[in-house]
Amino acid sequence: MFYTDSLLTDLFGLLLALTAIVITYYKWSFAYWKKNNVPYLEPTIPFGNLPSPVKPTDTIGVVIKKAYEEFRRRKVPHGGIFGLTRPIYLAVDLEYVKNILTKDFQHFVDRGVYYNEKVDPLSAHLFAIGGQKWRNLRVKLTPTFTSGKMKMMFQTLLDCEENLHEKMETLHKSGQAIDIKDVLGCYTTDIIGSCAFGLECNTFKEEDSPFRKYGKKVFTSTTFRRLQFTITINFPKLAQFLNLRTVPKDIADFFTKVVRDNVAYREKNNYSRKDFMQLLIDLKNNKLAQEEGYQHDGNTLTIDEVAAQSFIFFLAGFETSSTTMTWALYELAKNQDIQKKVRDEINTVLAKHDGKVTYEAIQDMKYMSQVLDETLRKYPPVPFVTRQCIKDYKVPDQDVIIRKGVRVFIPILGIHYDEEYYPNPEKFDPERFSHENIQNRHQYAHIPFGEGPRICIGLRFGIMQSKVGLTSLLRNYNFTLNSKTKQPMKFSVKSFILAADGEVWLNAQKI
Ligand code: HEM
Repeated sequence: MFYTDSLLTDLFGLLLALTAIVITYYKWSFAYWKKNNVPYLEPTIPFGNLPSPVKPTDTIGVVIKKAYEEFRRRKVPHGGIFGLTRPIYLAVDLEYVKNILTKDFQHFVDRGVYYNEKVDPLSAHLFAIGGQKWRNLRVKLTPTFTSGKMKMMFQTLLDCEENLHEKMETLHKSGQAIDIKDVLGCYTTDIIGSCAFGLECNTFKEEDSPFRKYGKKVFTSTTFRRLQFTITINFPKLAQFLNLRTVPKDIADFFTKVVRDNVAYREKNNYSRKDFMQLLIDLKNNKLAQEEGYQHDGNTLTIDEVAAQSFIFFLAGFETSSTTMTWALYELAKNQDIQKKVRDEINTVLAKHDGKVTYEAIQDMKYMSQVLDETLRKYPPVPFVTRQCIKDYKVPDQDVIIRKGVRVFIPILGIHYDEEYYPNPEKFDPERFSHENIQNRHQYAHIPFGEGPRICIGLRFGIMQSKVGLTSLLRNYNFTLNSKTKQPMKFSVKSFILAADGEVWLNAQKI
């Protein structure tokens, strides 16, 4: 049916009407924070306050940091922003951060990450799921990460360290600059491949090892994946309806097969190994609960759940730690005095432990812990964490209710660069993490692993593998910055985590 004599005019009219509807909807949505008495940043159509998924100019972590800084400038304890049309609450005051992550956690149990168990079972892992389901799984998985279990896996870690050592020898002999990000990516892939999947990945020797290939792919954000992410995060119901996946099919098929084959092999041959995979198999067969003597819901893990947890351990476990070590070495290369101090500590501690890298020796390296804390302050691999409000929450001392369904962002990167907590924040200074300085600061001013009941479950493992890697490298080599490294270093807009843009090239001089 035509309204005028011309189809073109009709189409134009229709387009105009649709545009008017969309703009009205945006305007109505953008009034949300004003109506709810929360100071907010002026959003723009179409992406609100978040970067465009098509051509981002900044990483989302930096955009959230800038929003935090603007609210701090306005001296307000919290603020509102928008992702497309959806309101996002930003906690600014550290007491508010503490309330959301810990004290009033029962209102914010979910992370609001999309997953679709039906089409994509691998996506239903600990990081994504929420509610009671998350609580049950967290209780089951917590014993997997105790210091006793870390100690048990230490030898597996040392075995992988040998490959790192060999690779460094070869690279050093070639006399060329070292792409340290790549070397450490292989090192942590080997470790987590071994601990989470029970396999020797050999990424140093096999350049196109599937673990390295898929590991890299999963963290590379293409325009398509950013668009898909925008849809899943903003329209989860539509994403469910469209059966959208979050894990690309080739990656999912590979990891699922690896787990199924591995579990079948171990069960058939009654073979057991000291790794995460074994702990998950024991959970599946209800053995771990009996041994640990703890209570859970009585349900064991299914094989799909075992696969999903192995997958998240792999994802969360390798890139975060390799990036942390890369940034640490980048800073140490620029700050030779600090590098020397870490090396002196390594030598002193190892001398006390018969020259051996043991679990206890690693725990004794206190200054290295400070270096890692300062690295994670300046470069938190996860620059902000999210929560989703699951029941209406009244913000203390404010006439503000955070409604059920609203997403909450905790701006880690912004907090870590706040001059009030860290004067001269660009300066790399491990002394900020001396015992005394930590005592004088708000506990939530340093949260690279998140906080509260949903804090990173792999924290101990991440620190342990980073310390072993740094020990191996720094006791044998002195690192300086190679001129091929871009300066000043920028954050990559193509990575899902806070990584360096381009390679970090270092010169390694044998000690
Ligand atoms: C330097 C290393 C690491 C950093 C900086 C890091 C950071 C984080 C952060 C910020 C979160 C979100 C916490 C929150 O929302 O409050 C998280 C969650 C998580 N991390 Fe890590 N992580 C690291 C290493 C690891 C390792 C090695 C593993 C496993 C082997 C791991 C497994 C997980 C899992 C499963 C979650 C979800 C926990 C839950 O929702 O219950 N992470 N991590």
